[in-house]
Amino acid sequence: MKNIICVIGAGSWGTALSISLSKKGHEVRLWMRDGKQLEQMKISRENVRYLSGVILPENIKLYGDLREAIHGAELVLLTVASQSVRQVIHSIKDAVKKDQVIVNAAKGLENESHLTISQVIKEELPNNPFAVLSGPSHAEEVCRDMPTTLVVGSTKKNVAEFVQDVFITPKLRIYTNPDVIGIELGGALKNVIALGAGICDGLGFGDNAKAALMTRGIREIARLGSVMGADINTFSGLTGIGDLIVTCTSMHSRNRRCGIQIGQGKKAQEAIESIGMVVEGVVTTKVAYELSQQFQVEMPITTEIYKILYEDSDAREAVINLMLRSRTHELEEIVGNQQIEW
Ligand SMILES: NC(=O)c1ccc[n+]([C@@H]2O[C@H](COP(=O)([O-])OP(=O)(O)OC[C@H]3O[C@@H](n4cnc5c(N)ncnc54)[C@H](O)[C@@H]3O)[C@@H](O)[C@H]2O)c1
Ligand SMILES: O=P(O)(O)OC[C@H](O)CO
Repeated sequence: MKNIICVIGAGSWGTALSISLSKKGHEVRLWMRDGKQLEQMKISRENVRYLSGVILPENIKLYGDLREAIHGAELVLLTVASQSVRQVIHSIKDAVKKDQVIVNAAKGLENESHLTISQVIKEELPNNPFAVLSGPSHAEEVCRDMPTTLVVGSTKKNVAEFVQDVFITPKLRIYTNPDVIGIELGGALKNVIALGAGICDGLGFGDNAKAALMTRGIREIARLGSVMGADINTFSGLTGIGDLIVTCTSMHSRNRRCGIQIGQGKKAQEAIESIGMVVEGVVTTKVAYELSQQFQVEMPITTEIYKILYEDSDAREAVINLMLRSRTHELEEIVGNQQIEW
């Protein structure tokens, strides 16, 4: 099956997925807003700023005109930073046909509204088939054909299976899951914990601290997720613990690298700017913190990272605060858990 795919956003992820899709034989139209980047990429066939060292296959066509790029595409893949999704979609909503499948691959939550990206898209394009694509996946590895797994989430089985068919290759294995909100929350909230993992590394802590952070981190993600309607099982899957592991342990992760600099003593803003690519966890921390207040869910790690990023709290003090919380049973705060009998 060969399709016409429009990829919106030529950052690292849009470029890596375009390469994978084009190797499968799809006609890929890669759109970018930056005219200079477009000219440079047309000449060099390389995305020097976001994914250097990888040559784009011939069947990736580069576009600067978004309306032209989406015209006739069967699948429209969103790979811009999550805070830009609404603006980009809004600007072309009159040109999108209602049978075009919209797939979001950004991992974040909208700042002011606290909406997930599927909810944003539902507001802008309520009649289009929709799916989310997420999972443990660094662009730097996907574009080099290193084995990777992803999950496509859609409330409609036929849509999920269509998207699975479009993306699956022997190097990129795609699973399906109907739990859209669980997939989105796992993908967005792991970035908060990855910032924390980086901070731990920057402070010079060891593997014990990171294991604790990841394990307690997925717990608080699941706690918020279950209150927001997610299937708790999703958090032990690829888009939950899987993505948490890859992001907290890899030097490819922008969130972790940003955290390392903060742990080493840089101001948050300076660390964010030095990365030069989107660090989704920063806004997500704020939204997650506000959601935890709204739903009255305890999220101690998120709260401490929020204080570091937005209230200039000291990272070492944050660790002390976490270690000195009032003692508790490991399992008792999971929502829906049976009362523990001793
Ligand atoms: N890089 C990865 O390995 C990876 C993997 C999985 C998911 N993601 C997710 O994909 C999303 C994009 O990440 P990335 O790594 O490609 O980021 P990036 O910083 O490499 O690129 C972001 C892209 O978004 C574009 N963009 C931002 N605002 C825009 C706007 N208003 N209009 C048009 N274009 C705009 C930028 O020009 C750039 O091309 C993020 O949500 C990220 O979490 C990234
Ligand atoms: O580089 P990061 O931290 O945005 O993480 C990239 C992907 O989300 C990992 O799955």
